[in-house]
Amino acid sequence: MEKTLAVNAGSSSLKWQLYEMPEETVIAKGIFERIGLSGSISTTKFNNEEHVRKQEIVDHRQAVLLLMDELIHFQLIHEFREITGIGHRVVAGGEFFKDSTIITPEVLAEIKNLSTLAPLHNPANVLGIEAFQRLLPDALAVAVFDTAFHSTLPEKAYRYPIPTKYYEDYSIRKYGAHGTSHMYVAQEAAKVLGKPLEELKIITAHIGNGASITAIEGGKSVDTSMGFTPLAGVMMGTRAGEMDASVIPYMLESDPSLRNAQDVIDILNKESGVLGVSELSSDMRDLSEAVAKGNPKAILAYEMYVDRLKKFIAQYFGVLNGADALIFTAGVGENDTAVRTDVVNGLSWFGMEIDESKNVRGAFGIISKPESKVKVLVVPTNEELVIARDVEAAK
Ligand SMILES: Nc1ncnc2c1ncn2[C@@H]1O[C@H](COP(=O)(O)OP(=O)(O)O)[C@@H](O)[C@H]1O
Ligand SMILES: CC(=O)OP(=O)(O)O
Ligand SMILES: [Mg+2]
Repeated sequence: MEKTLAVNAGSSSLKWQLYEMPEETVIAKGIFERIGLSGSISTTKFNNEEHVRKQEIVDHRQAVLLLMDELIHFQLIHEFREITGIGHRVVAGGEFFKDSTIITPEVLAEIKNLSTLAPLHNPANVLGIEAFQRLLPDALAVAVFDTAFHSTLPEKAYRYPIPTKYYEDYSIRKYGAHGTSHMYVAQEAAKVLGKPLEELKIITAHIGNGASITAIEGGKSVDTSMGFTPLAGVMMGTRAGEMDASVIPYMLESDPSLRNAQDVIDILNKESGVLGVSELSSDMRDLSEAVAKGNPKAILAYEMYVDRLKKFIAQYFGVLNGADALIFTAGVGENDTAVRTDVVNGLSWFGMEIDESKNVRGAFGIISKPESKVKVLVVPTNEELVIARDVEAAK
């Protein structure tokens, strides 16, 4: 029996799913959260059982060791070599990787090189890849890039209006992210809508801790809100999203605690967004609780969050000159019914309205009113399945 492990190493988490391939049967799945922070926690699910363990996890390498221990302990595998394929999510592939690729020493070196394009993600992806190379040296290892799906962006969308040499000599351009997710939910939505993806114009809203909006025409990404790095676009859990670039040198000049540009970028990546404005939490569950209690900073953070989502979605109605469907996915998109209502009903002019009887947690499929010109859908994402399929395709 061929087993494939799909690994999604985030900045502070590691999500995984173990599959029997090519059947695509999920044997087990889990997540390590708060890696390198206090209160690390691991959750493993199989056969309708859920095992939660609290233990300190200092880095991704330790998470990988614990994961392999768990697979043996729960008898999900009997020896490591049962895992013949392993797929790794890698956020930034730059202009170098336009498709998934087998990981060779050269590929790994290039992924390390591309860390400036995803400073919160690529270093964690590399730690995951290296840890598994030590434990599963004979398994086929494949890198699946967030940026690959966006390699179809037209130049007018991916170029920044800055002097050409910065693109030609330094590769400064929009790369986007969350591509496997945008692609997967668009494909699934086409099935629900009963139309070929090639005939549809779709706006996908992947809103999790990181968040991005994509305009998809005929199954191809034509614009997306993340940029050179995953800092751009909408407001996120801890990331600022779009703002005037002049703020960066001005912050540096005015706040003596900031030493260099990297310090400023760290603030924009890790201490901004919902966390920065609410001064409370980056997590929408905490934010909603505080909003319900009338906390003014939380209310402002929520209003800004919805406002930025609306603006980017509206932009993409413009890019596509109208759309057939808007899709919500990822942690917030799949679970937060209030965000969905406020975004969609705040864009009712575009021809869509929420059907509140369908807008429930765990919803799947169409949640707009039947008369809505633009269909609104919730489609749970499954980046791990796309990763496992790409490992299978590389065999
Ligand atoms: N029930 C829920 N209601 C509202 N938001 C939720 C819920 N569950 C998860 N979230 C949000 O989803 C986020 C995580 O989304 P996820 O897609 O897993 O992100 P990432 O892959 O970036 O870690 C959390 O930070 C939280 O804001
Ligand atoms: C690219 C990115 O932002 O990923 P995540 O949402 O997993 O942090
Ligand atoms: Mg994610």
